[in-house]
Amino acid sequence: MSTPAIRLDSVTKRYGDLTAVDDLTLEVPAGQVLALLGPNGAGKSTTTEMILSITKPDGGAVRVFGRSPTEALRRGDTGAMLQNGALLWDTKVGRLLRGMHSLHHHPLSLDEVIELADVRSFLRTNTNKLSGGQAQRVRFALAIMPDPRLLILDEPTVGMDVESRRRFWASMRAFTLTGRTVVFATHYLDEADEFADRIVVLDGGRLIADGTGAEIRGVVGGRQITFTGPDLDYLTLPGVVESTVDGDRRVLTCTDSDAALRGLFDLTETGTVRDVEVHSPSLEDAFLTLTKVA
Ligand SMILES: Nc1ncnc2c1ncn2[C@@H]1O[C@H](COP(=O)(O)OP(=O)(O)OP(=O)(O)O)[C@@H](O)[C@H]1O
Repeated sequence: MSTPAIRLDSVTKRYGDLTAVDDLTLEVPAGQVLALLGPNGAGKSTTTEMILSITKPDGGAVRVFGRSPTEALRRGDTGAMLQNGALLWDTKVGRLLRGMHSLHHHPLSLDEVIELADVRSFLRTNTNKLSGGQAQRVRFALAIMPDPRLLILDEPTVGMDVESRRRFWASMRAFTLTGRTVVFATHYLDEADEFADRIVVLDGGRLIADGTGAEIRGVVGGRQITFTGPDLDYLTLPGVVESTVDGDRRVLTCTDSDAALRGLFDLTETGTVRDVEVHSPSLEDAFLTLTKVA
C-alpha cells in the first residue's frame, strides 16, 4: 500500500468552548480529488488549515505523505489556495509570479504555471486592477507553482462568475491529470459532484457522510414519481413509501419506482394520470437530509 496523501487520526480542534473539528478520522489516497462539503462553520477551513500546518490540532494526529504537515510544506509537497489570500499589492502579475518562482526548490516552469492557471492575458495587469476571477487565477498559479503533490483549495471559486468557474475547473483538471492529490472545500454541491472523486460531508466538525456523489445521493433513498392525477390512495401501490401533494402535483417516494409506475397505470383509468416524471434525488436533497439528521 502506498503512503496516503493525507491521514487524519481522531483529529480534534477547539477554539475555547467551541469544537471546530470533532474526532475526525480520514484517509485520502494519493491521486484522489476530494471535496469537503458542509454548511458555514462545519469545520472545512479548520481541517484544511491543520493539513497545511497553519493551525495545530488539540488532539489526534495529522500526516501528509507520512510526514508532519510542517515538514510536507517545507519540502514543497503541499500547495494551497486559501480564501481571500492576499496578493502583493500594486505589482504586475508577471513580476509577482517571477519573484515567487525564484523562491521554490523544484517549481513548475513559469510557462507551465501561466498556461495551467490561464493567466497569460493579464500578466501586465497590476494586482490591484484584477477582477475577482482573475485574482483567483493568480492565487491558483501561486498554489501550483511549487509543483505540489497535494493541492488544498479553500472555496476556490467563491465570487467567480459561471465562465470563470468553468475555466478554473478546466485548469484544475489539467493539473490533476498527472496524479496529484487535490482537496477542495466548497459550498457548491454541483462542483463537488462534478469534479471530485469522493465527497466528505462535514457538519459541526464531524464527518457525517463519505462517498461518491451517487453514494451520497443514495442517502435520501429511492426515486420520486410526480404526476397530475386523481385523488386516490397511492400508498397501496407496490414500492411506494410516501404519498404527498405539491400544488396540483402528486409526489410518490418509492423504493422501487418501476413497480410503482406499473401499479400506477393499473390503478388509474387511461388518460387520468398525466405529465409523469421520475426523479433521482439531487445531491442537494441528500445534503439537506444529512445535515438535518446529523
Ligand atoms: N481562529 C478561530 N477562532 C475562533 N473560532 C474559530 C476560528 N476559526 C474557526 N472558528 C470557528 O470554528 C468553526 C468552524 O469554522 P471553519 O471556518 O472551519 O468552518 P467552515 O466549514 O470552513 O465554514 P465556512 O464555510 O463558513 O468557511 C466555526 O464555528 C468558526 O466560527
